[in-house]
Amino acid sequence: MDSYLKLNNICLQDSNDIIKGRSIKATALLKKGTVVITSQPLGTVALPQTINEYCNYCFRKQTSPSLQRCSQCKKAYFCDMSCFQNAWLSYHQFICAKPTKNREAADELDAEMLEKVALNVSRYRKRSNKEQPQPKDKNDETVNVTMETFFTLMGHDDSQPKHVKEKFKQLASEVLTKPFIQQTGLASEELIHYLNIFKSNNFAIDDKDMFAIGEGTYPIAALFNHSCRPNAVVMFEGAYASIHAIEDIEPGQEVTISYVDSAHSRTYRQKALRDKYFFDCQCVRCNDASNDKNYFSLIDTLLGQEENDWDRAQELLQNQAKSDRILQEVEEWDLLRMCKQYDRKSDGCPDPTKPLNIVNYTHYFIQFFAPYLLTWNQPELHRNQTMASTSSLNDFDDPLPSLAKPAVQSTYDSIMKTAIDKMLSYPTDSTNIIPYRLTTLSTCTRLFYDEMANGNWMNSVKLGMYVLIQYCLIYPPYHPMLAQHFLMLAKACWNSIIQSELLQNERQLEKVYQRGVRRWIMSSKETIAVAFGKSSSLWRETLELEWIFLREQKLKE
Ligand SMILES: C[S@@+](CC[C@H](N)C(=O)[O-])C[C@H]1O[C@@H](n2cnc3c(N)ncnc32)[C@H](O)[C@@H]1O
Repeated sequence: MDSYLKLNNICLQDSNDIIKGRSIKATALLKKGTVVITSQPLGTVALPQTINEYCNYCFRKQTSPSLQRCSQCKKAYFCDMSCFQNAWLSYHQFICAKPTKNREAADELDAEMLEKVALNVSRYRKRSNKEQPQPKDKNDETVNVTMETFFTLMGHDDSQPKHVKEKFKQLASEVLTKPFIQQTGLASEELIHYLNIFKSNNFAIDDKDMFAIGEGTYPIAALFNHSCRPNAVVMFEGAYASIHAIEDIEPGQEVTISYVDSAHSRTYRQKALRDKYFFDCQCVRCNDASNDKNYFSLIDTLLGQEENDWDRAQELLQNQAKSDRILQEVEEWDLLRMCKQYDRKSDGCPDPTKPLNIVNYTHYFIQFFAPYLLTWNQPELHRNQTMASTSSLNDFDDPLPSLAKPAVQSTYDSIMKTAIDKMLSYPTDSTNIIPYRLTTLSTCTRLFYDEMANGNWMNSVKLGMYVLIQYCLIYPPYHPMLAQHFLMLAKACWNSIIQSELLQNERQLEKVYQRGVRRWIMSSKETIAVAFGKSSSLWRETLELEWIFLREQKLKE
């Protein structure tokens, strides 16, 4: 394992903390966008809700021709004969059966994962007396590397609550009734230990839209520790995982990923991390601001702690009255007038004596965040839009940060700090909807998707701009959630142009949307290249959108 990590410019260091265990550190500069390491699955299971949309073996989405269902179990779907045969040889011949009656869905997944991993452990042990080849290059994760890494993972076996211990014991004994598991020679204690490992090491497998479609045991990816402000992310291409750096990571610096969505309150995140991973998070966002420079901890001051459980946010989502109030605000939102008021060259600033509403909040703070946040270290991208290229969008049509109003500092830290201080300087009024709270974000995110689904593109652009500010606060600048949101905003703006043409709206408004498409395509290119990589389908989708947009613009000239 050490030699494989070394080939990837990282190493494993003991933290001398029994709970924390080991940490992955960079041994060379890992520039943002670098694939730090790839990780092979030792076992994967498909989620029941998407079982007929993604291949059970390679986890790719098949649209045409549709997936083929296993005629025996009628439960698993495969791309084609090749995926079916691979799955059959690897695991499906053993587990091709109906689900066990009276078992909860989560337990069913744990049992299936346990059976697959047990099969792989047994195969590995049978041949491990033969010489194991050493990794030859950075992508050569040998079976030896995967298996030996798996055996070192932490299970926190003794810390599990009693009901979990009992459940795992029961699951292991049920799995042990199957002859093919008995043949592995694995004892009940070992199977229970694997179940414990799954709990604090497994990953949700996401599709390209970041929706969970499965779960997987990825021993190499499981070596990375958590931070609520991570410098790397886990990305999936089918069933394969890879860790992408989303910031430049200096030699000696720890490489971290986030185990929970950063768009949860601090209380929620800390509880989830304690319950599932048994540690108290001490990251920059969770530590109280002991010095002025740590603005990260202020993010949670803005988001609010009242939502200590996501379920409460869900409840608020159901709150129709709040939803209706926001939608009314969105309907009355005059995008053109607000764009003029908050033009980058005039110093639009909401009245400092009044609480912020969603509209003012969005127009004022979008100037801080987009696109400066992404390009603060690339001033060349801020040239004026005088020589538009016909093959790609090259420039943001914004003044240099130093010329912009409000004055946007040219470092990422000062942009963030200035914006957060400014947000906190406005008075709050309990009768008003506080724009920066998580509850408002939850409602607006849902409305954003609803308005897109209903084809109300102009409303979705406004809501999407608001959501963008919240994402800029919550996620690091090259996070996949931001990357994907930029692309959605570009599409929403484009559809608004078409809609405004149909409605024969003002030409000026069309220009606002055109500028939006340009800006969001550029921002999505910047972020998708880093977060998803240039071989991803999302990158191809963005290039295609850019190409069509430029062609349409030319035709209109
Ligand atoms: C997926 S493993 C990460 C690798 C682990 N450090 C190891 O040595 O195998 C998850 C476990 O690592 C530890 N861990 C991860 N991130 C941590 C953090 N930020 N602070 C303390 N412990 C952490 C916890 O024990 C957690 O259950």
